[in-house]
Amino acid sequence: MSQPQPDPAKLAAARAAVALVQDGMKLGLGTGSTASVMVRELAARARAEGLSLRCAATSKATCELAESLGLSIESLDDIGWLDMTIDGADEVDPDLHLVKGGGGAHLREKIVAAASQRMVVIADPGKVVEQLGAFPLPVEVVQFGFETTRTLIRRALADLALGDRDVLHRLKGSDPWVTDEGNWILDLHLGAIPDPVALARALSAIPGVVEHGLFLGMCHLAIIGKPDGTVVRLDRNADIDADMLAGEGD
Ligand SMILES: O=C(CO)[C@H](O)[C@H](O)COP(=O)(O)O
Repeated sequence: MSQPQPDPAKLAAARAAVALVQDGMKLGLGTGSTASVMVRELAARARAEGLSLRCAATSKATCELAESLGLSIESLDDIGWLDMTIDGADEVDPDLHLVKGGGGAHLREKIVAAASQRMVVIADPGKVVEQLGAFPLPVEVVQFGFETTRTLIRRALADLALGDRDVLHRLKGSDPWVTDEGNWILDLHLGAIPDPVALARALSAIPGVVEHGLFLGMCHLAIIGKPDGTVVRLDRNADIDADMLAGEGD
């Protein structure tokens, strides 16, 4: 069955990231719609050029897609240290801090990114923000003591003057949304995250929290695709063009 044409901005970002791949590389493959476009582009390039690649996937969905396209997926521990991970993001700020986990894969995504020499993020202009937090922050939590963990998260938010925000259990239909690791997700509707470092520290200190979707200091390069097929590369602390900010560049 033929695939629908990918969004041109996502395609541009994906192609630019795949152009960074070299023969023999060990790669981490992200999750989400932008990462899926990248996996398709990568598979096509690997096939056309006979590239020898070793890949680890950040989700079961990405693993299935990559294998269906002929890419060989191995466990992260079998591959070891990766040269580069290419992944999407829900928000990218000027310091290249990220919110991730809209697709619920941020736990594996963070482990894979941490095992990579470089994390390259690919996104469309709608993901570029001045301040993180408009996108609900995903927090993966264990099922045991779920309400206790939610209460502890609410207390931590109040301590950071982020009280009275919705902390919503992510559902699939009427059932809890279950991650690849068998955990549940709370989405924190914060509106703005003035101090991502303090929030990350507070969330990580809560016992039932497995991992939150703040990726701080992990992304080395963000490639923002534009609808006209061009890309903008953002290094840390680069000035973000006003046109790139969320909502204006779509
Ligand atoms: O973090 C992620 C999944 O956990 C994705 O990278 C993020 O949600 C972006 O997805 P998309 O490219 O579909 O907008």
